[in-house]
Amino acid sequence: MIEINDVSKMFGEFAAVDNVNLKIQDGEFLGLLGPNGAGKTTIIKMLTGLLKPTTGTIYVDGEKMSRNNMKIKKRIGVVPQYTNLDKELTAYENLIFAAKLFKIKDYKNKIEELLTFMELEKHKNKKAMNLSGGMERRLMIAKALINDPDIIFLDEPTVGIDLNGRRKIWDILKGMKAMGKTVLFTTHYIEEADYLCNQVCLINNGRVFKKETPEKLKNDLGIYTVEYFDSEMKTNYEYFKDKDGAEKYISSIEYVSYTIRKTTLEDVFYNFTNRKVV
Ligand SMILES: Nc1ncnc2c1ncn2[C@@H]1O[C@H](COP(=O)(O)OP(=O)(O)OP(=O)(O)O)[C@@H](O)[C@H]1O
Repeated sequence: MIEINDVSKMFGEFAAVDNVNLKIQDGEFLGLLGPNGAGKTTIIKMLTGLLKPTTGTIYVDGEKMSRNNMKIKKRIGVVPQYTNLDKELTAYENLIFAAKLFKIKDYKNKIEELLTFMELEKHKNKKAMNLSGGMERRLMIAKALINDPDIIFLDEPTVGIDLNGRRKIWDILKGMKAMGKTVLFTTHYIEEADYLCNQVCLINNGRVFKKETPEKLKNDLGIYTVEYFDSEMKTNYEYFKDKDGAEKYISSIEYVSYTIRKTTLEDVFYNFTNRKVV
């Protein structure tokens, strides 16, 4: 289990992460969802020992996380937001380099297995600089998995990738979930968090203000949303437990236009923060 206890990160006077408390169970598949600047990357950097919390402590199975805690670091795989590949080396060579760093003996089999999992076999002899954005990201994921970690952190694994490429990454993430790994990833794609995660953390202004299953977050707010545009040129949102309630409501008010639709995580986020994720 990962425990984040009263963790804050200050940059000067500014709290990028503000007194976060979180427990992440083994095998959990957790999405950190929040707009740009919410503090997601800073949380990941502290979880992976790259940044030291200003206050508070992070424990992994009771061990305190720190920059030098190799025992924990060997158990985690990290896919950072920006490339960590050697652009001059081929995909295969990048993985050999990573395997040697971890002193993996039977690395050839491991690399073949990862290349198959990432659908990169046909591209293994291409230099990293010649891979598409999606392939590059999949190679970064392969690199993070080289030492078979049981905890994986991914910072915006699908940002800037086209839909087809994102779908491939979703399958890889689902594969990790099926293997029972603990996966924590950041995203500002709402539908991605909704589709993939069994738990979602909503983050705004450095604060985690909810951690729940996507279903419970939406049910608690009301499964149907009435979105209507009023005569003052303003869009309003009201939430209801059933469609009947939504229809009764719309027949009782004045509007210019309206729609009744299923509530999304974006609605949940907006309801709490008055701010959109994207
Ligand atoms: N080294 C730093 N020095 C000063 N401010 C920083 C530093 N790193 C991050 N910040 C600030 O902390 C806040 C949180 O940044 P962070 O990168 O964690 O957000 P994020 O949710 O990951 O956003 P994005 O989706 O844009 O990556 C931002 O306001 C950012 O400008």
